[in-house]
Amino acid sequence: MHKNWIAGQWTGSDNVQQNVNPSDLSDVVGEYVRASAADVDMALESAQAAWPAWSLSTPQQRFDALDMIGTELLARKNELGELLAREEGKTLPEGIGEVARAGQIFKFFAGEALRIEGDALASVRPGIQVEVSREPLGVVGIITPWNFPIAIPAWKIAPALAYGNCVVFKPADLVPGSAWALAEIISRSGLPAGVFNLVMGRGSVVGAAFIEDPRVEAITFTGSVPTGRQVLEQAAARQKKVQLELGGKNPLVVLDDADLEVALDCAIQGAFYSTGQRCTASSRIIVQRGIYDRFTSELTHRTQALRVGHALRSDTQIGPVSEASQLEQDLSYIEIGRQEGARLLCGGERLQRDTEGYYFSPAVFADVASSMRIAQEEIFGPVASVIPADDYEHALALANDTEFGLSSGICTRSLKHATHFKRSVQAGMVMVNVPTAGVDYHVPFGGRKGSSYGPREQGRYAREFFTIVKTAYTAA
Ligand SMILES: NC(=O)C1=CN([C@@H]2O[C@H](COP(=O)(O)OP(=O)(O)OC[C@H]3O[C@@H](n4cnc5c(N)ncnc54)[C@H](OP(=O)(O)O)[C@@H]3O)[C@@H](O)[C@H]2O)C=CC1
Ligand SMILES: O=C(O)CCC(=O)C(=O)O
Repeated sequence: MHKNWIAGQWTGSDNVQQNVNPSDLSDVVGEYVRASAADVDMALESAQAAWPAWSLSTPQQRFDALDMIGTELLARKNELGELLAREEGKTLPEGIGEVARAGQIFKFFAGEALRIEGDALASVRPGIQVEVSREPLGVVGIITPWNFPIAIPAWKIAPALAYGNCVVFKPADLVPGSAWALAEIISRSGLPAGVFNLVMGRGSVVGAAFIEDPRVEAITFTGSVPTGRQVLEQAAARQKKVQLELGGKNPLVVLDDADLEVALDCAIQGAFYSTGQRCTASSRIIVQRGIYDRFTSELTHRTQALRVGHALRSDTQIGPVSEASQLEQDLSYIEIGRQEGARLLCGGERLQRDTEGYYFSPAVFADVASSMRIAQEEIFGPVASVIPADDYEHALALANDTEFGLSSGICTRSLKHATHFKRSVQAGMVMVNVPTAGVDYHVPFGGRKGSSYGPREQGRYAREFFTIVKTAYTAA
């Protein structure tokens, strides 16, 4: 049985959940305890007690711990990648890639711990020196979703620790295995007891318990729009710092002058890889009319050829959907799209395989209007909506016709249109002839409009959320 890590101890309870493989429902990955409100209280108590000393820890201490965690993740990427693929349904190469990314993130923030800097300025008044420095916040609450079970925890936990904060971490209830494995590595990294705490359990119990607690200074959350908004309201009412990463309805624009091979590759990778379960997925593909018929026909052909199967099989390209309710959601949007009058070119069906799992064929809808629900609401599955555009200006207007603004992309050979699109699209990230999903680990990640709230994650921009600025005036 896998326990929670609280106050430097593995802590159990009788409340246990089974972690089940979505590729094979008869395969139980493991049993994981669920924390109670009393466990959360203990985690907060220990984090608060550990913080004064940890806030004064040296950059070398933080570097050593984070570097060791990164080294072990990289060394064990195959084993942990398999665990991740088994519990979440990503393919094995995707699982291994995600663990490696988590390792690189820890290494990056190990280096950042050595680079915490400030400013020294002359005052406008004579004989006074001004210093601007960055300090840790205190105890940070971290809540993560199921679709990146180790990379998202890594890109929140690593900067939190690098900048001298203590952590209470609640992973998604659906996929506690990778989070537990990460916590187990962290438990051996030399961090003092209480600096890092793992509290697996239901969001409605565990997450809710620490959002309102005065011992938590800041909350960083990735997940759905409704939960994120609720977290924001509760935390902001208590003047906590909040960072949200929510959904996306990311446009990929394909202009007539695009390289067709590049555009198809971007569309297939962006819309369907990781089973479309990425907030950066290209769920809206906006195609200029001159290339529309060729593009949709070739996209359909290639989508039908994708091999959907058990995440651990070497020939699988698209793993299963992560859980029953997500599969229901995907199927219901296929029905909604049909009723709205979009043309289903392929896919959208539950599939049977050798093992019982949540298999679903990637779907392409054509002739989608921007006002349709399938073009506006995040489905979070392998469902692409192709929307026709008259010209570049129309395509740009369609790209921006959404409440979201996370990622975006354009496939074109025109420097003029690529440059204009980079400047004009209302999104936090923009890709030119590159898929909208699959980002680097050392640069800022985040969106605009309904997709995000608060400072950016990742890269050195992460310090904006995980530190607070102090201005000191000293008379010489
Ligand atoms: N933008 C993104 O990156 C993601 C978007 N999604 C979207 O969200 C949908 C549902 O996914 P799901 O994982 O259920 O998303 P949720 O927003 O429900 O869950 C995200 C995290 O928040 C926790 N949580 C749930 N309720 C509360 C609460 N009241 N207070 C504090 N924390 C809470 C969850 O815990 P628990 O696991 O126990 O429910 C989980 O750890 C998907 O279909 C997709 O549309 C999902 C994942 C990522
Ligand atoms: O596309 C990526 O690399 C990251 C996606 C992501 O963070 C998410 O889906 O939550």
